Amino acid sequence: MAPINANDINDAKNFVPAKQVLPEVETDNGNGKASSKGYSYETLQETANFLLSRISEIPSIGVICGSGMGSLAEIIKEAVRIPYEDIPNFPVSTVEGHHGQLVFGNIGDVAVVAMQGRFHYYEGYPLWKCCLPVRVMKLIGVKTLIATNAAGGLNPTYKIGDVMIVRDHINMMGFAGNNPLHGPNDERFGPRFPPMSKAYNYEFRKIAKEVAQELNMENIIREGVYTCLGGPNFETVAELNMLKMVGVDAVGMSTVHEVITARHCDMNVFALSLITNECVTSYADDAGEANHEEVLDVGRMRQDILRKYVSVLIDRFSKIETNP
Ligand SMILES: O=P(O)(O)O[C@@H]1C[C@H](O)[C@@H](CO)O1
Ligand code: HPA
Repeated sequence: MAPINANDINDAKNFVPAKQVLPEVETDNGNGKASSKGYSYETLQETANFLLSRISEIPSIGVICGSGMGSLAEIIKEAVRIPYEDIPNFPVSTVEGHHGQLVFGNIGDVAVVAMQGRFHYYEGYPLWKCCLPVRVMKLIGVKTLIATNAAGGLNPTYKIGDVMIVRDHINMMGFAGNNPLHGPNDERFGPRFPPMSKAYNYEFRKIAKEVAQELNMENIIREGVYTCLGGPNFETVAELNMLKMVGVDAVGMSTVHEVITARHCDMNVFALSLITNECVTSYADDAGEANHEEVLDVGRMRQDILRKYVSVLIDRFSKIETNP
């Protein structure tokens, strides 16, 4: 290495750093329709208008199907299926177990729309884009969001195949500043500082517990706290033990940002986690390892009961007037 001389030191002293420019984050549309922080209200209205032109009844309830839970959308009657790639401004699904289409139609007497396939941060989508369908649902008239997900059970009393009603969440990604509402706020969607203390509708949770009893599901129904991590790797033992200490019952890679987006635009929210695996909290040699195949298998194993449960919930939720 060349020795440092006095001129180098003077050069260093005289060095004027270039004006610091913050990176334009999340610009990925290439067609001038997105700001650096998301699509404009007008652009999403365009998407909503496209969908409204394809359907005959406005859905009041929107369902997001979790990993391995896409068959929930198969109970929809008179279904109109619209692949994501046909929808202006929509992302596409890239994860196994997520079909990639919107399904409009009826469950019982209730007009619904289901996302058969959701978008995850680890697929490379910024959080605002993962949640774009929630805003589109709002713009087409959806009042209630039911988000479902597959999750690892961290609460030691949970078993594989249990169904957890989400009472609350911990926004771990938000602690690091990653939030779907990051960036300029458009008041037409909602306020700059939305409250989250009543994120998961109390009436819906009460009904969900009653319905679980009616359907003899009380031995598999739980209620607890969900957290979302960015993924795509499953968690380390130390990470899981930390989450356990702060009160997390189930761990996943979705839902939290969708719920924040839905509450921001004043939708009522209900969420369910299907416990697809036990989180590994010990270093024992015989402790298993999480894997996506198991997640999908448990989704299939529970598909009948979940279809029944969700269809009764949709019927009951549609019959009540509720505010969060
Ligand atoms: O879409 P969800 O949250 O149900 O999917 C979970 C989290 C990961 O995407 C995947 C891991 O198996 O399942
Ligand atoms: N961790 C994170 N996400 C998950 C898990 C898990 O154990 N199971 C299903 N989705």
